[in-house]
Amino acid sequence: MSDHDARPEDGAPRTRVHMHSYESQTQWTWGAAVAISSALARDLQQQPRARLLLSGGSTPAPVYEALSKAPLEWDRVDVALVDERWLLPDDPDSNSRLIRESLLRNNAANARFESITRPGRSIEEAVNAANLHAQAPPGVIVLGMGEDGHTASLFPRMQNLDAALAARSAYVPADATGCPGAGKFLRRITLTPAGLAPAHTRLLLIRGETKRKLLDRVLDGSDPHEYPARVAFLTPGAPLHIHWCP
Ligand SMILES: O=C(O)[C@H](O)[C@@H](O)[C@H](O)[C@H](O)COP(=O)(O)O
Repeated sequence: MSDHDARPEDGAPRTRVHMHSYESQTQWTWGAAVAISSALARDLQQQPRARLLLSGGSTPAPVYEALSKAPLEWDRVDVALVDERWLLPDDPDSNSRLIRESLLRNNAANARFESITRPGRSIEEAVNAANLHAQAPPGVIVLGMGEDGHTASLFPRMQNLDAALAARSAYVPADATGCPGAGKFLRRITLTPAGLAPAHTRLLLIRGETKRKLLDRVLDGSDPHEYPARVAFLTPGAPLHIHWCP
C-alpha cells in the first residue's frame, strides 16, 4: 500500500485529503475495513455508542463483509445510511438491503441498524425520521463516488442540488430527474454537507482506473456543482481518507 497526500493544488488543501492506494482488491478490502473498525473502536472506548453512516452502490460490499468480522462490541454500534433510494428496505436495489446482507452478519449481526424508508412512510416522513436520528452526530462516514462525480445522492445538475448543498438539516429529499448517474432511482433521500460535517472520520471508497482519473479532476477544483463529490473534502471538519485500488 502507498499512503500519501493526494494532489491538492487548486481544490483540496493538502492536509485535507489522504490517499491510501492498494495493489489489490484484497488489500483494499482489509485496509479500508481496518480503518473503519479502528475508528469505531476508538469511539467505543470513549463513549457508550458509536455511530457509522454507510453508502450503497456497487463498490463497498466486500469492505462491509470484512468489517462484519471485526471484534467490536457491535451491540453498541448504530449503523445508518448516507443515502437511500426511494425503495422499501427489503427491495434488492435498496441500500438497506445491501448493508443488511453485507455488514449485519458475523460479529456485526448485533449492530443496531436504522433504515430510512418504511412501509407507509411518505418521503417527507422518512426524511424527518432520518433527521431525528441524525441528532446523534455520526462518528464515521463512508462515502462512494459515481462515475459522474456524485456522492451520497448529490448528483451533478440535480434540480435541488443548491438547496441540498445549503441545507441546515442532515438529510433532504433528492430529485435526480435528468441525472443519468442516478440510473432508474430518481427519488432518493440524501445526506447533506451539514450532515457530513460532524463526523470525525471520513472515508471515500473507490476502485478502478476510471474513478482514479475522475478523482484527479475532482481534487483539482472547488466547485461542488461540477462534481458534488467535492463536498467530501470541501466541507469543513475531518480530513478525507480515500481508499483506492485498481
Ligand atoms: O445509492 C447510491 O447510489 C449510493 O449510496 C451512491 O452514493 C454510491 O456511493 C455511488 O453511486 C457510487 O456507487 P458505485 O460504487 O456503484 O459506483
